[in-house]
Amino acid sequence: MRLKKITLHLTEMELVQPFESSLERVETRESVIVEAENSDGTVGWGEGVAFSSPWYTEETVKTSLHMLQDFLIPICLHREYRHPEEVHASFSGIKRNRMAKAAIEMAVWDVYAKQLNRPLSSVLGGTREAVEAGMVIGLDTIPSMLKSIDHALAAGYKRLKVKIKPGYDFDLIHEIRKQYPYIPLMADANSAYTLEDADKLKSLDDFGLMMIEQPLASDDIIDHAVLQKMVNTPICLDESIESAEDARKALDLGSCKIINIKPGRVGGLAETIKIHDLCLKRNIPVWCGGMLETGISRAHNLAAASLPNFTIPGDLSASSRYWKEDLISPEVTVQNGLVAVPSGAGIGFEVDRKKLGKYTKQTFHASN
Ligand SMILES: O=C(O)CCC(=O)c1ccccc1C(=O)O
Ligand SMILES: [Mg+2]
Repeated sequence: MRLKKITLHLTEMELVQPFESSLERVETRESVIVEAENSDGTVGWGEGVAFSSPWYTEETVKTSLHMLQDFLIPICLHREYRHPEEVHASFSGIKRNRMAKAAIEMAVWDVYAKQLNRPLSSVLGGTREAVEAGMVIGLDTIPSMLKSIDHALAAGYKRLKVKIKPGYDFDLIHEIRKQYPYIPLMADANSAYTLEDADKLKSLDDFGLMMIEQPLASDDIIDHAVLQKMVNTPICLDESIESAEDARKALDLGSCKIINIKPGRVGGLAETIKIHDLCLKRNIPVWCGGMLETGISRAHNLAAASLPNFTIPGDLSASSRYWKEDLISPEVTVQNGLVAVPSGAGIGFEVDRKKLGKYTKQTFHASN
């Protein structure tokens, strides 16, 4: 592969309803959509999942654009890649900025799979034809959150995740469990607690949660190891795991029993496979997280989630969960609690150029 032209589309889309976590309330979502055209005319798509401000990780939409325009795209445009696994390695001179790196790496995977005329899922080593859908319920009043859970269950979702934060934890889960004693349920704290809250987190053990996601600091694996020894509920790490090396260290320390892999967070699909393979070897289940993304990143997540060790339903919901209209055609839908893994070449969805144009605020071109 030799990329001859890369276009960045900066989009802005309003969520169908605001989404609140312990850290931030998101109402509109800016995204960096990467369109990579290969010398043979094949076009691949990727998406940068950094947010407009650095509340989840340090990257932002603007830092992603800067990294892509000034560092990453010039590297890609002057290279011949035999395989997409070479892309992440070609960025080795550039520290971190994994969301920016993933955006372009994923576009190269899409080009590669399209050249082979194979679905991206099978190129990655995926074995599933459909993946189980999970819904995330943002922070709101307890009655509103219960109502959202009703709707999600009626729509067939197989697993529910609720956001929690200090003061919005025990009572919330208690109320949910009163109505739904057995639904597969988990809680995501987005790093809102410290070890001083260990008793509070321990009190959640009674509710039979599948896991508690990222209870402690976003860059921590030490305190999480201490906490995991104190609580029975499995800890799942999200923010703390940015690479296969991070995962290895966390597993060696006993910081978690489950890992949430977001291809966008870990630098792309090659690193996703590495973390997946490591966890498979260590008997650690993984699942695919979401980033309030458009269908382009969702399509990549879907391909990743078709790998064998993605055994827990992820944050994979229908396009309509967050968007009035998505950028891809067809949109992602949930049927009987499942999302079908597409069988077309590459990401298996068409990018709808009319919709992409409608939501694009700015476009940047680079070519050699
Ligand atoms: O449904 C989704 O797309 C994921 C929702 C979610 O939990 C989330 C959304 C934005 C940023 C971080 C997270 C998270 O998993 O922590
Ligand atoms: Mg999370």
